[in-house]
Amino acid sequence: MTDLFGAPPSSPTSASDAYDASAIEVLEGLEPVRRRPGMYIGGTDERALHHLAAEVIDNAMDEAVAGHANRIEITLGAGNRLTVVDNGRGIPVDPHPKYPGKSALEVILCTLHSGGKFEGKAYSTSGGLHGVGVSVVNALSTETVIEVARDKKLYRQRFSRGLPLGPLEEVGAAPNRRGTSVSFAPDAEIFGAGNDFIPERLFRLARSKAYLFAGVEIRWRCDPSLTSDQVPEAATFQFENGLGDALAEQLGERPCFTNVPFAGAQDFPDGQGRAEWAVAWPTWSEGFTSYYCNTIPTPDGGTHEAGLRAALTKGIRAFGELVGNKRAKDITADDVMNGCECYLSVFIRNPHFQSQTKDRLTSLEAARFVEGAMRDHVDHYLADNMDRGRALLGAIVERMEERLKRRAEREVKRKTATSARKLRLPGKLTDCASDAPEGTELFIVEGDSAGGSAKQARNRKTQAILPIRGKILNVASATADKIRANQEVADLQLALGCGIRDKFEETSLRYEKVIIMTDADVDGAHIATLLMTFFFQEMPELVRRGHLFLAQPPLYRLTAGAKTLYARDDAHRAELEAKEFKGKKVEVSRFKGLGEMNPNQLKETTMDPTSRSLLRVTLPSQYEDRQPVKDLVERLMGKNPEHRFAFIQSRAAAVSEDELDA
Ligand SMILES: Nc1ncnc2c1ncn2[C@@H]1O[C@H](COP(=O)(O)OP(=O)(O)OP(=O)(O)O)[C@@H](O)[C@H]1O
Repeated sequence: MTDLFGAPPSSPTSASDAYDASAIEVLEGLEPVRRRPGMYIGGTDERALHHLAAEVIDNAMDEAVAGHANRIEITLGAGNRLTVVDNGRGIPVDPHPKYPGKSALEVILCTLHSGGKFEGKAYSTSGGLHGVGVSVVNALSTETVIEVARDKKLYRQRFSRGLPLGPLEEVGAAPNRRGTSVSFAPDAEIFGAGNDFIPERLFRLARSKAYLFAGVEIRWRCDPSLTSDQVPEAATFQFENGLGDALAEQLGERPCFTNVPFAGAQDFPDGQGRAEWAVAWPTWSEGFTSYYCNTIPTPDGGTHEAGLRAALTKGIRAFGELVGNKRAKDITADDVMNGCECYLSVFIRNPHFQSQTKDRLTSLEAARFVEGAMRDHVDHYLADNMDRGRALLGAIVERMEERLKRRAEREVKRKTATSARKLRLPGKLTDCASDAPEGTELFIVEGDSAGGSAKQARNRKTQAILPIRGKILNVASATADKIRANQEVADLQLALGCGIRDKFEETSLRYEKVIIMTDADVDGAHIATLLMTFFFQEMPELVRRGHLFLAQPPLYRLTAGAKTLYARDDAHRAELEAKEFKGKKVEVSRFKGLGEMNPNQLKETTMDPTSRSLLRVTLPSQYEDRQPVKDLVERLMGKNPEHRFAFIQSRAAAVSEDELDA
């Protein structure tokens, strides 16, 4: 009888290959957070680090929104330590009925999924819902100190990397105080040395919380060594008009199509929550939207955003009908929202988000609630003052007409694309045959020899090749004149067809994907960096809308017998040798460059969409998050070499000798 499962492909060669119960791990307590932080805070980068701050501040805000606190103090101290103090009820300190010998505080800090926000009894519309936030902060900090003032007593407990350093202690009297203080120092083992809190970012976060809830005063304190032009040592925020104040500050002196912004607030029926909004249409704007749910920023929008878009669009169309404007019925939500600047904040029970980082709201009812709450207000806003309504309608109809005109032009262009293209394209470009941009790709390759291989390896219908010579200009440290005069930069712009900076038009982009394909070595990485700097500075929208990619060519070919595999780098090579070839003798060849690969290899490993892998280059989508990226590009690529030198010095310890040799 044959064995149903077949013979094993090869027998285990060492004890470490044994796959039995001993190979199955169960992570206890907060260990999973330390082993896989990405699952809880979306990574270990700068953004993830700041997420820790948000978790703790959000807990204090939840106390305020629930009506138990009206003051929050946020202190950024030396040594990368953040302390958040509120005057709320204080984290409960009594013994937890389910965990004998442990206080509720210790359970909250050391157990995932413990909290008071599941049932909606202690909090109604809270930002917290999973009961993991502060325990994750605790797990990922070298030291966490919690102080609670409750029932006229002060309690304290210290933790390190998720474990208590001692029991909860009563440390004194607190006759005139109540609330919670959470002080923590993120663990550099997890987040990397030098990945410190950015004072500007926390300062902006602190201020935004005050806008979001008029009933709270936020106090900011900062160690003198961390202050700057934008970050004072101390500040206090309280905004009576909430989002209206945020919008007014953002608009500054800029004129708008209507002199009074559209701001308001409305409760949802049956105590289901509430929406607050502030919207304006400046005569010049890049557009700005900021959406929140239970004071948590949701940079990717979601259902509350859909409700606002629907209310505004339907309201404006209805006003158009009222004043007899026949064009108004064709207005789309994008016509209304492009160029508008808006804040929307909703408070709802039991919100659903896409993930623990809460970037997008997915609660279906939010769309209906928000649209219902705003719709009457939109109608009144437009009809109470007909001049105002007409001014806004006029501006939106104009935008709509521009959109329709562009679409008509594009249709004409596409019909004549082949003839028109030939005239305007750079000589070095080997274009693809497809007329429409959908599904097409431009490979930017380094040097003519790689260009030659790529031309043979490509799919002629959808893949175009633009070889560039050597290192392109570093646009971050060049003058505008020098950029204009540079041939490689000019060729790139011509091939893409979409214009630069504020002339950028996504609809004119001639390819769906723009793929940087350079050698898998230091020079290749340098060229890729220069190109990414170019896109970041001259066409940030191309990056933000997800069109820019990095190809992943292999560095090694590994062969044993009939089996051939490709490795990206040394670590990948070691992994393949151990796992796939299991100690067999492997013949290794190192590709010196893409030009060395034969076209079939290049196709299979790097260009063919069915077998390759690509990395998408991304940029933060939210307004507040752009500055750190700009700062980093400036530091690494900008005019001032001292910044680069300081950066290299600060990271020198992280570089291995192998890398220095390369
Ligand atoms: N500043 C505070 N004041 C009072 N109670 C607090 C405070 N911070 C935390 N808590 C209590 O600790 C619980 C756990 O907090 P944690 O941050 O772990 O999760 P959460 O806020 O419930 O949910 P999420 O994981 O979605 O943030 C909260 O539900 C609340 O009961």
